[in-house]
Amino acid sequence: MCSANLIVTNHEAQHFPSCRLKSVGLEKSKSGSINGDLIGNPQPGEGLEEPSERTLLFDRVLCDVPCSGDGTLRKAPDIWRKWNAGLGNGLHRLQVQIAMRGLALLKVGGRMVYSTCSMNPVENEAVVAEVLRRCDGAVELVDVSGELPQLVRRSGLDTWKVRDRGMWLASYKDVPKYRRNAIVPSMFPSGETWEEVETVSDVQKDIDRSDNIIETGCTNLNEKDPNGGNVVCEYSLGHTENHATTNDSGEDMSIIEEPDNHSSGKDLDTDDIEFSCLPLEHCMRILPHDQNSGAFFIAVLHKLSPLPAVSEKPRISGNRRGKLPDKLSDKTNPLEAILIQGLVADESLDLGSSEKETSTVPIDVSMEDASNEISVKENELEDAIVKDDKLEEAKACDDEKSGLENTKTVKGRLQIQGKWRGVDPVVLFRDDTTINSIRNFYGVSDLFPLDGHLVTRNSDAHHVKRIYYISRSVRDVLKLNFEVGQQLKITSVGLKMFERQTSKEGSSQCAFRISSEGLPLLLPYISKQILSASLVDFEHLLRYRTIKFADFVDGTLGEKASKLILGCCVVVLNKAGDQPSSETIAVDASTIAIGCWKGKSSLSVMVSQIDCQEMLERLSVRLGSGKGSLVQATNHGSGDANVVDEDDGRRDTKSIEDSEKV
Ligand SMILES: C[S@@+](CC[C@H](N)C(=O)[O-])C[C@H]1O[C@@H](n2cnc3c(N)ncnc32)[C@H](O)[C@@H]1O
Repeated sequence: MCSANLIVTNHEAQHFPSCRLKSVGLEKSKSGSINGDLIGNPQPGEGLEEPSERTLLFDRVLCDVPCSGDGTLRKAPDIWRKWNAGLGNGLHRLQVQIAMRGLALLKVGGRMVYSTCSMNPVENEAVVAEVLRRCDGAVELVDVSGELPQLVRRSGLDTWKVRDRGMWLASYKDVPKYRRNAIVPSMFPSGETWEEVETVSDVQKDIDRSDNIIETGCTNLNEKDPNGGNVVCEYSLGHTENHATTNDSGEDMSIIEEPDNHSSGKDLDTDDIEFSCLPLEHCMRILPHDQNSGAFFIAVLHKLSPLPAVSEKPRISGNRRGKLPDKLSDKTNPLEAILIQGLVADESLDLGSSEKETSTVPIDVSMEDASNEISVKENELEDAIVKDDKLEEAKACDDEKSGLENTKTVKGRLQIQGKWRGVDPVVLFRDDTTINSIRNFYGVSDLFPLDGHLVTRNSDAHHVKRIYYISRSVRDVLKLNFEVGQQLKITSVGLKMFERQTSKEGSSQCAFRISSEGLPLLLPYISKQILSASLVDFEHLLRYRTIKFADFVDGTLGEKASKLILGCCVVVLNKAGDQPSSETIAVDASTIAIGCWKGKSSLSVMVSQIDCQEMLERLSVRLGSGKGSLVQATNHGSGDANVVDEDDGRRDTKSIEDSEKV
């Protein structure tokens, strides 16, 4: 993307880290380096010392979730063979988790798009509905029917059935007991399950009171009354007519299919067609035959307020949503329980600002502790993996100057830079000597901030090959990430700006050349090592790649080139086309420029041959096809390179001999 304002991470989306930092009574606003726009939570008032929280929150989130992909059938015919109903059912829970995580990380007022390339309502409307239920009014489904009017779309569904093992299931109550791990209530339009008014322990307490116990939402219709009496179950759909009574032998379960029927693949005979009462019509369904496309499902969600703390608790079959259990069910996977508690705690802390305003939202301390626990557990695992090879690195990284380079003690643990296995560390580049040499060599204006804006992916400052430029926002996120113990696993960050370069002709005063990716950003701010070439000379450079100073059509250009310092330089296409180069070089967004190497007697482009050809073609389009001189670059494959790219040893320019062909 060639953007300095981009961080690429690699996480399971449902576990995307919070990067939450609580500092108590330390920070003043001027030291709060996190950009409030990006981080969301407000900084303390000027001059006041008070507790502060910083959390990485987002203005926009796109959850383009893993899905069964039936919407891509046209371009992926394989799916015809591989598809089965279980694919979507198996992804439903993960999709809900990812969407909930996205919403937890979204700022209040922000928008999140949930999308799939499937038409399966279990992966689409059912997920959106479940998210809306869990968010309990904190999130709304946006009506975007007025936007992009040319996009042909259909409304979301409000009713559907769930397919499982050859059966169509209209309601969760139709789900056989043995399938209730796989088929969950949220897959159905109502999202409802059996409503449990009284737990089994409550039932036991009540044993003396009655032989017949009313229980709504019971999880197991075959569950016997421990007292030997009857248990009356009532569905939570408000269908009070749907009563089933069990006795000791489990008889009278008229609505429960016989096992034979389950295996026979017959549809259940039920009139309980469910409808969602949520405004799911605001979802968009893009159908292939409407506008000759793939199929897509898109829902736009708007976060109105912090999520309720209970919104991400695990659904325990039979428990109605919205109730926070005293402790998680024994049946719940312990790790999953911790993870989910962590999510809840994240959102609780997100409430910090609202809490000040309204004083109504409690922060669940125990949940917060659970969140810490997960961090420790996950990191312990990580540490066990990387302990040996990273311990030395940790010792070496004790640089007092940098908030990014330091090892950090977070929650009593040593957090190690670059702890993610297989992922290079992100290190702030603070080698003043090198930075100053770059600034002086290219005449980089003070307006272009280098200090604190350069990072490398190598903790050994003496062997840095590439230097990346990062925006202020990215820097702020990186700082926060280091302060929270590098929770973000960063695979790519910033814009490659400088690359180490040597030449057979001798070393340059500056060891780093400007990379092609970084040139457009830096160009307006450099005043040295820059030349302006006429169209014909620029074209010759692209075509022949190395030109002797004396061979430039514009003699002034050759003369100026010869006076440059040995090393990297930039050649800008003269705005006036074929006019001779002027003293001042005007640069704007439309300026075309290439990085070159000024050798002893020639100028060589430091752009690959493919890129040169691409640029020639673009130039011919931009300048009009009448410019017949813009011809395809020829392949001058022989001869020694006079410039060696240290990064990968690739030859970056053509030989001096090539220039003789000009
Ligand atoms: C629909 S695709 C996204 C396509 C992407 N938006 C694009 O335009 O190329 C879903 C992606 O999610 C990835 N994925 C699967 N499980 C995931 C998880 N738990 N967390 C994050 N990504 C996941 C899949 O590998 C897949 O690449």
